[in-house]
Amino acid sequence: MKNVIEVEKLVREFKVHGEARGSFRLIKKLFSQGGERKRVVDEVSFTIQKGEFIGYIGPNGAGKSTTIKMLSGVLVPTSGSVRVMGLEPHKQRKEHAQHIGVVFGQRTQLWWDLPLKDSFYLLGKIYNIPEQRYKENLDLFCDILDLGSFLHTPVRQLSLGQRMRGDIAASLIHDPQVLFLDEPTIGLDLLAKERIQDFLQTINREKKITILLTTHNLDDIEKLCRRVIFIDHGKVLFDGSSLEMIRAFGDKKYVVVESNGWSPERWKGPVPDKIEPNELWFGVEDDAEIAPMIRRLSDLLPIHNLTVREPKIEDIMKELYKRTHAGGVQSTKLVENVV
Ligand SMILES: Nc1ncnc2c1ncn2[C@@H]1O[C@H](COP(=O)(O)OP(=O)(O)OP(=O)(O)O)[C@@H](O)[C@H]1O
Repeated sequence: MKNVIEVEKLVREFKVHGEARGSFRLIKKLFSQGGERKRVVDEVSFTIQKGEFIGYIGPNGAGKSTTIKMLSGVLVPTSGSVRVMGLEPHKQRKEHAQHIGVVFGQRTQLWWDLPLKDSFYLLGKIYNIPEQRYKENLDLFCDILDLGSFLHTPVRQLSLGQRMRGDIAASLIHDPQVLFLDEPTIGLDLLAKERIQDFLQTINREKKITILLTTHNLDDIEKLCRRVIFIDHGKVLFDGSSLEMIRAFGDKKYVVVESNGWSPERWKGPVPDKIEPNELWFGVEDDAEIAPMIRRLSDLLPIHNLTVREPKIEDIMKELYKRTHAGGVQSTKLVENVV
């Protein structure tokens, strides 16, 4: 199969300025030649084949968005190489833009004051899409993403879920072969999230669009991505099957309690797996252990709030990494150069 994306020892550094002091400090900062260089993407390498749906995951500040910005041509790499459909994104921007769609969950590419339909129309003109193809795509997206009821509403009046559906449709109006999605489900309720997940699954399967998705939602990964690439501190720590990643952690869930009556010195109950500000996380291996754990904790602690949660992606990765190094996971393709 053909590689659609090829990334080789990709590096991006940013200049970080120290705190300038005294008057005119903003101007001093602007013209200062000094400053340390901070490497936020550190020799990242991977290849992605046509039709793959990849989860690009990692903790906050890991370098995910910066990688996507280099893949989409918004940022120039410090060193290394990146090719998408054989093109160098930052050098062949115009041609590259015809092949890719990009959605940054926190921002919109739609015209804020115009009705959604007018944004689609303008994008159709910008990309020079033949009328028939434009109409077919719009009909298809309206149908699967159910845009009909707010197509004539100004973008500023849309809910987050409606705006995100609009943004995803806009990113695909010119039939790109590669789609970069940076947290498209952030802040969405369950129903809106599911609708977007279903849509992405459909276009990946039926149009064979290659998709690279960053997310903090384990649910997105489980439902959509066969393969995950995990980065932390700018380095790839894991590149392999998402199922394997999730299995490696088992079906562990957490009973999470909020309590201010807990002190480690006096505690006689089960050992928390994780202690966060105001939260204690107690892992259970099996759903049947949840109720007894809740009973035990409520006998021992004044509880303000209690939830049952799935592990965060970061927790899964930490566990996987620990087990791999203890020899527990055999077949994971863990990138060995980083500890
Ligand atoms: N223009 C910039 N100048 C300086 N530092 C930057 C710049 N853009 C990003 N960074 C830093 O690079 C690091 C990686 O940022 P990036 O946005 O790529 O992380 P991320 O993995 O997408 O995080 P999140 O999950 O929180 O969105 C962060 O420490 C961030 O502060």
